[in-house]
Amino acid sequence: MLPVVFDLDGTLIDSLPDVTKAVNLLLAEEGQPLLPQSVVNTFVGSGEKVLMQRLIAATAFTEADAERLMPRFIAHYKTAALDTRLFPGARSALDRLRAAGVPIGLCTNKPRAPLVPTLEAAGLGDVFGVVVAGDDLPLRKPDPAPLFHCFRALGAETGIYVGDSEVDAETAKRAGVPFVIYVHGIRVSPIEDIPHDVSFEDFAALDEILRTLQT
Ligand SMILES: O=C(O)COP(=O)(O)O
Ligand SMILES: [Mg+2]
Repeated sequence: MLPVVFDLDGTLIDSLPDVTKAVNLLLAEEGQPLLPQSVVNTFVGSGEKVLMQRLIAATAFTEADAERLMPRFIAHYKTAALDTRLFPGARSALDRLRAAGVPIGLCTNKPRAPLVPTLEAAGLGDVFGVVVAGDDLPLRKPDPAPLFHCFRALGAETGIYVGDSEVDAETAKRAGVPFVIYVHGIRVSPIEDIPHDVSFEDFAALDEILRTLQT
Protein backbone atom coordinates (compact mmCIF):
# COMPACT_ATOMS: atom_id res chain seq x y z
CA MET A 1 0.00 0.00 0.00
CA LEU A 2 1.36 3.44 -0.95
CA PRO A 3 2.15 5.70 2.01
CA VAL A 4 0.08 8.83 2.50
CA VAL A 5 1.96 11.91 3.68
CA PHE A 6 0.13 14.91 5.13
CA ASP A 7 0.94 18.59 5.38
CA LEU A 8 0.11 20.06 8.81
CA ASP A 9 -0.93 23.73 8.90
CA GLY A 10 -4.23 24.26 7.11
CA THR A 11 -4.50 20.56 6.28
CA LEU A 12 -4.84 18.71 9.58
CA ILE A 13 -4.88 21.65 11.98
CA ASP A 14 -6.75 24.92 11.87
CA SER A 15 -3.68 26.90 12.83
CA LEU A 16 -4.11 30.26 11.08
CA PRO A 17 -5.61 31.81 14.27
CA ASP A 18 -2.56 30.59 16.24
CA VAL A 19 -0.04 31.95 13.72
CA THR A 20 -1.95 35.25 13.69
CA LYS A 21 -1.83 35.33 17.48
CA ALA A 22 1.94 34.70 17.49
CA VAL A 23 2.54 37.44 14.92
CA ASN A 24 0.36 39.90 16.85
CA LEU A 25 2.03 39.16 20.19
CA LEU A 26 5.30 40.12 18.52
CA LEU A 27 3.82 43.25 16.94
CA ALA A 28 2.25 44.29 20.26
CA GLU A 29 5.60 43.92 22.04
CA GLU A 30 7.14 46.16 19.39
CA GLY A 31 4.38 48.77 19.61
CA GLN A 32 3.35 48.07 16.00
CA PRO A 33 -0.24 47.94 14.70
CA LEU A 34 -1.70 44.42 14.77
CA LEU A 35 -2.49 42.55 11.55
CA PRO A 36 -5.75 40.79 10.63
CA GLN A 37 -5.82 37.04 9.96
CA SER A 38 -6.45 37.73 6.25
CA VAL A 39 -3.02 39.37 5.99
CA VAL A 40 -1.17 36.79 8.11
CA ASN A 41 -2.74 34.19 5.79
CA THR A 42 -0.45 35.46 3.02
CA PHE A 43 2.66 34.92 5.18
CA VAL A 44 2.17 31.18 5.76
CA GLY A 45 3.29 28.16 3.78
CA SER A 46 7.02 28.45 3.23
CA GLY A 47 8.32 28.34 6.79
CA GLU A 48 9.41 30.88 9.36
CA LYS A 49 12.10 32.69 7.34
CA VAL A 50 9.73 33.54 4.50
CA LEU A 51 7.05 34.43 7.07
CA MET A 52 9.49 36.91 8.65
CA GLN A 53 10.38 38.42 5.25
CA ARG A 54 6.70 38.91 4.43
CA LEU A 55 6.05 40.36 7.88
CA ILE A 56 8.87 42.85 7.36
CA ALA A 57 7.47 43.80 3.96
CA ALA A 58 4.02 44.43 5.48
CA THR A 59 5.17 46.51 8.49
CA ALA A 60 7.62 49.19 9.57
CA PHE A 61 10.27 46.54 10.33
CA THR A 62 13.39 46.32 8.17
CA GLU A 63 15.73 43.47 7.19
CA ALA A 64 18.00 44.51 10.05
CA ASP A 65 15.25 43.51 12.53
CA ALA A 66 14.87 39.93 11.28
CA GLU A 67 17.57 38.30 13.40
CA ARG A 68 16.40 40.03 16.58
CA LEU A 69 12.72 39.24 15.97
CA MET A 70 12.98 35.58 14.95
CA PRO A 71 13.66 33.97 18.37
CA ARG A 72 10.83 36.00 19.90
CA PHE A 73 8.46 35.04 17.11
CA ILE A 74 9.35 31.36 17.61
CA ALA A 75 8.74 31.69 21.37
CA HIS A 76 5.25 33.13 20.72
CA TYR A 77 4.64 30.48 18.03
CA LYS A 78 5.38 27.73 20.59
CA THR A 79 2.93 29.21 23.09
CA ALA A 80 0.22 29.85 20.50
CA ALA A 81 0.48 26.21 19.43
CA LEU A 82 -1.16 25.17 22.68
CA ASP A 83 -4.54 26.37 21.34
CA THR A 84 -4.26 24.33 18.15
CA ARG A 85 -7.41 22.59 16.93
CA LEU A 86 -7.67 19.74 14.45
CA PHE A 87 -10.07 20.18 11.54
CA PRO A 88 -13.32 18.22 12.06
CA GLY A 89 -12.87 14.55 11.24
CA ALA A 90 -9.10 14.78 10.68
CA ARG A 91 -8.16 12.63 13.65
CA SER A 92 -10.60 9.84 12.86
CA ALA A 93 -9.51 9.85 9.20
CA LEU A 94 -5.90 9.32 10.32
CA ASP A 95 -7.01 6.53 12.68
CA ARG A 96 -8.95 4.79 9.90
CA LEU A 97 -5.91 4.91 7.60
CA ARG A 98 -3.69 3.43 10.29
CA ALA A 99 -6.26 0.74 11.04
CA ALA A 100 -6.30 -0.11 7.33
CA GLY A 101 -2.51 -0.55 7.44
CA VAL A 102 -1.68 2.55 5.36
CA PRO A 103 1.70 4.02 6.36
CA ILE A 104 1.20 7.72 7.17
CA GLY A 105 3.69 10.55 7.57
CA LEU A 106 3.86 14.30 8.13
CA CYS A 107 5.80 16.76 5.94
CA THR A 108 5.50 20.37 7.12
CA ASN A 109 7.39 23.62 6.68
CA LYS A 110 6.65 24.49 10.33
CA PRO A 111 9.95 24.58 12.24
CA ARG A 112 10.54 21.83 14.80
CA ALA A 113 10.46 24.13 17.87
CA PRO A 114 6.76 25.03 17.50
CA LEU A 115 5.97 21.73 15.76
CA VAL A 116 6.60 19.57 18.83
CA PRO A 117 4.16 21.42 21.17
CA THR A 118 1.67 21.73 18.30
CA LEU A 119 1.60 17.96 17.72
CA GLU A 120 1.30 17.34 21.46
CA ALA A 121 -1.57 19.84 21.82
CA ALA A 122 -3.37 18.30 18.84
CA GLY A 123 -2.88 14.77 20.19
CA LEU A 124 -0.84 13.86 17.11
CA GLY A 125 2.42 13.11 18.89
CA ASP A 126 2.45 9.37 18.18
CA VAL A 127 0.36 9.02 15.05
CA PHE A 128 2.85 9.29 12.19
CA GLY A 129 5.48 6.84 11.06
CA VAL A 130 7.70 9.79 10.15
CA VAL A 131 7.60 13.52 10.84
CA VAL A 132 9.71 15.99 8.88
CA ALA A 133 9.75 19.61 10.10
CA GLY A 134 10.69 22.59 7.92
CA ASP A 135 14.15 22.94 9.43
CA ASP A 136 15.00 19.22 9.72
CA LEU A 137 16.61 18.93 6.29
CA PRO A 138 18.78 21.29 4.21
CA LEU A 139 15.92 21.82 1.74
CA ARG A 140 12.26 22.47 2.47
CA LYS A 141 9.03 22.35 0.45
CA PRO A 142 8.48 23.10 -2.42
CA ASP A 143 11.69 21.13 -2.92
CA PRO A 144 10.51 17.51 -3.10
CA ALA A 145 13.39 16.24 -0.90
CA PRO A 146 11.44 16.31 2.43
CA LEU A 147 8.51 14.49 0.81
CA PHE A 148 10.79 11.81 -0.64
CA HIS A 149 12.45 11.53 2.76
CA CYS A 150 9.02 10.73 4.25
CA PHE A 151 8.15 8.14 1.59
CA ARG A 152 11.50 6.40 2.09
CA ALA A 153 11.15 6.41 5.88
CA LEU A 154 7.78 4.74 5.36
CA GLY A 155 9.41 2.05 3.23
CA ALA A 156 8.43 3.24 -0.24
CA GLU A 157 9.85 5.11 -3.23
CA THR A 158 6.71 7.13 -3.79
CA GLY A 159 3.25 7.82 -2.33
CA ILE A 160 0.38 10.31 -2.11
CA TYR A 161 0.56 13.84 -0.70
CA VAL A 162 -2.33 15.56 1.06
CA GLY A 163 -1.95 19.32 1.58
CA ASP A 164 -3.65 22.70 1.37
CA SER A 165 -1.46 25.24 -0.39
CA GLU A 166 0.30 26.39 -3.53
CA VAL A 167 3.57 25.23 -1.94
CA ASP A 168 2.17 21.72 -1.38
CA ALA A 169 0.93 21.51 -4.97
CA GLU A 170 4.36 22.51 -6.26
CA THR A 171 6.04 19.98 -3.96
CA ALA A 172 3.83 17.15 -5.23
CA LYS A 173 4.33 18.22 -8.84
CA ARG A 174 8.12 18.26 -8.45
CA ALA A 175 7.96 14.87 -6.74
CA GLY A 176 5.68 13.51 -9.49
CA VAL A 177 3.09 12.19 -7.02
CA PRO A 178 -0.69 12.57 -6.75
CA PHE A 179 -1.80 15.66 -4.82
CA VAL A 180 -5.00 15.80 -2.79
CA ILE A 181 -5.98 19.28 -1.58
CA TYR A 182 -8.09 20.21 1.47
CA VAL A 183 -10.27 23.19 0.53
CA HIS A 184 -10.54 24.83 3.99
CA GLY A 185 -6.79 25.41 4.31
CA ILE A 186 -4.39 28.33 4.08
CA ARG A 187 -3.83 29.45 0.49
CA VAL A 188 -3.84 32.65 -1.49
CA SER A 189 -5.13 31.52 -4.92
CA PRO A 190 -8.56 30.08 -5.69
CA ILE A 191 -8.58 26.28 -5.51
CA GLU A 192 -9.10 25.95 -9.29
CA ASP A 193 -5.82 27.80 -9.91
CA ILE A 194 -3.84 25.32 -7.81
CA PRO A 195 -2.92 22.11 -9.67
CA HIS A 196 -4.35 19.08 -7.85
CA ASP A 197 -5.66 15.59 -8.56
CA VAL A 198 -8.59 15.64 -6.15
CA SER A 199 -9.99 18.17 -3.67
CA PHE A 200 -12.04 17.44 -0.55
CA GLU A 201 -13.95 19.53 1.93
CA ASP A 202 -14.81 16.87 4.49
CA PHE A 203 -12.40 14.33 5.99
CA ALA A 204 -15.16 11.72 5.71
CA ALA A 205 -14.50 11.76 1.95
CA LEU A 206 -10.76 11.15 2.22
CA ASP A 207 -10.81 7.35 2.57
CA GLU A 208 -12.57 6.86 -0.73
CA ILE A 209 -10.34 9.39 -2.52
CA LEU A 210 -7.20 7.67 -1.27
CA ARG A 211 -8.55 4.21 -2.10
CA THR A 212 -9.08 5.35 -5.69
CA LEU A 213 -5.57 6.81 -5.92
CA GLN A 214 -4.07 3.66 -4.41
CA THR A 215 -5.32 1.52 -7.30
O1 LIG B 1 4.90 26.82 8.64
C1 LIG B 1 4.49 27.07 7.48
O2 LIG B 1 4.83 28.07 6.82
C2 LIG B 1 3.52 26.15 6.82
O3 LIG B 1 3.37 24.91 7.46
P1 LIG B 1 2.76 23.69 6.62
O4 LIG B 1 3.85 23.27 5.67
O5 LIG B 1 2.44 22.66 7.68
O6 LIG B 1 1.54 24.19 5.92
MG1 LIG C 1 -0.25 23.89 4.88
